[in-house]
Amino acid sequence: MTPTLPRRPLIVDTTLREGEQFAAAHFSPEQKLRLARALDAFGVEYLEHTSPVASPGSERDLRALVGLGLSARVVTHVRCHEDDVRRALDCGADGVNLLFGTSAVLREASHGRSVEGLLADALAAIRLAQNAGVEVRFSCEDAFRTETADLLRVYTAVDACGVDRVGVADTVGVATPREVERLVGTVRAAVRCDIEFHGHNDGGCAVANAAAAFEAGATHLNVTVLGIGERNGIAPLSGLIARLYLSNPALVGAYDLAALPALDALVAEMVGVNIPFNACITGETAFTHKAGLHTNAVLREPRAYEALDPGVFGRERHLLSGSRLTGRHAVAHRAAGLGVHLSPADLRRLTAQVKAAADAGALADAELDALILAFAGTLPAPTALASNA
Ligand SMILES: CC(=O)SCCNC(=O)CCNC(=O)[C@H](O)C(C)(C)COP(=O)(O)OP(=O)(O)OC[C@H]1O[C@@H](n2cnc3c(N)ncnc32)[C@H](O)[C@@H]1OP(=O)(O)O
Ligand SMILES: O=C(O)CCC(=O)C(=O)O
Ligand SMILES: [Zn+2]
Repeated sequence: MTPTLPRRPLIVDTTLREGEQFAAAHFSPEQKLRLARALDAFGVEYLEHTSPVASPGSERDLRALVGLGLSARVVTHVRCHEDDVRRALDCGADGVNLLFGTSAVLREASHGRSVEGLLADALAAIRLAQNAGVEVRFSCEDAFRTETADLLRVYTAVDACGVDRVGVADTVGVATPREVERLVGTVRAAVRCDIEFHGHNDGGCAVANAAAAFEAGATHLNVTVLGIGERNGIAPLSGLIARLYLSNPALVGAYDLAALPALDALVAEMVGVNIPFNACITGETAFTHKAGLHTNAVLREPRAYEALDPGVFGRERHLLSGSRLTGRHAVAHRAAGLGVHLSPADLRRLTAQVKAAADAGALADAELDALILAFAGTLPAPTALASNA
């Protein structure tokens, strides 16, 4: 019997919308298309682009994106404004991601509508898009600071109107995973349509919240490459992939996981930042082991200190053996790579020398190698410089 595949989330990559709201981002038309192709090749199911009403260039770029004919569905993020929806439809997008701020603070500060007022505009925009036959998502911006009764009123009304999906947005990154689980679970029980989750990282919970949303029934999760977005951004693609993979590799089996480092590097270059050192999977040191206790165990069994296999993600493991935190096993391994095989006593002496030298700062691999070879040169043959073959 074929094993049943687990329910898996669909990824809505919004680097070309939320990501463009990152302070340092400004994608040229060529960059947008290059990035879209790379994300499509990676396997994301949706690409969200900025509203075509944002600027003439935004409209031009959306049309070009639609024209690529990618496997990913191209959706555009539009206000509940009939003119905005018409323009999105005219550009040929596969869907519209409609939104309205529903919290008291956004109703007051962003658009000045009551719940009844925003719902009337939302339903008009939804029907307009539905009549054109495109996919329709309606999202409550700032859902976590919205009265639950107001939220349910809006969600049930748009669900009854037949939207494909409702969005639950943690717009200012205030939610905890438990709160996400509770709210998405409540929405799951109230609507028949799919549920999308969009979570900001102000409180450092963006990836955990996206995972919690999925566990509570969300079907679509928003990410951007590197997590770029307004303020400090949203859930990063690599972070979400790491989290889902750890829960069950089959959840992300549809994606070209080994392409993640190149994707992150591409966006980092486009927006002029480095990949954060602590980025899941793609951070420079994500698979580097340093402390002696760690390197000793990793040399025997990488899983001892690795939750993720770097090879799955196009990365390599690296052992930092030249720091003062190193241990005999790491030094012996490095020495063996140079063809130097040492007695236990000599290994202790060499390790002590490495630690003493590294007290002034970790030795680079080349410096460590030089020290090992110099040490070996002091030893009587045949211990030193045995054949490396
Ligand atoms: C949390 C998020 O990230 S939401 C997505 C944010 N994305 C963007 O803002 C896209 C880029 N934005 C833009 O290019 C511009 O803001 C535009 C073209 C959309 C609108 O520009 P302007 O007409 O000059 O208005 P401005 O941005 O100053 O103010 C927002 C307007 O949208 C209205 N508005 C806010 N939210 C919504 C909504 N969900 N649906 C309909 N109208 C809305 C406001 O009421 C206000 O209009 P008003 O002055 O007539 O009351
Ligand atoms: O449309 C959405 O669901 C999200 C909009 C947004 O960027 C946000 O609320 O932070
Ligand atoms: Zn956002």
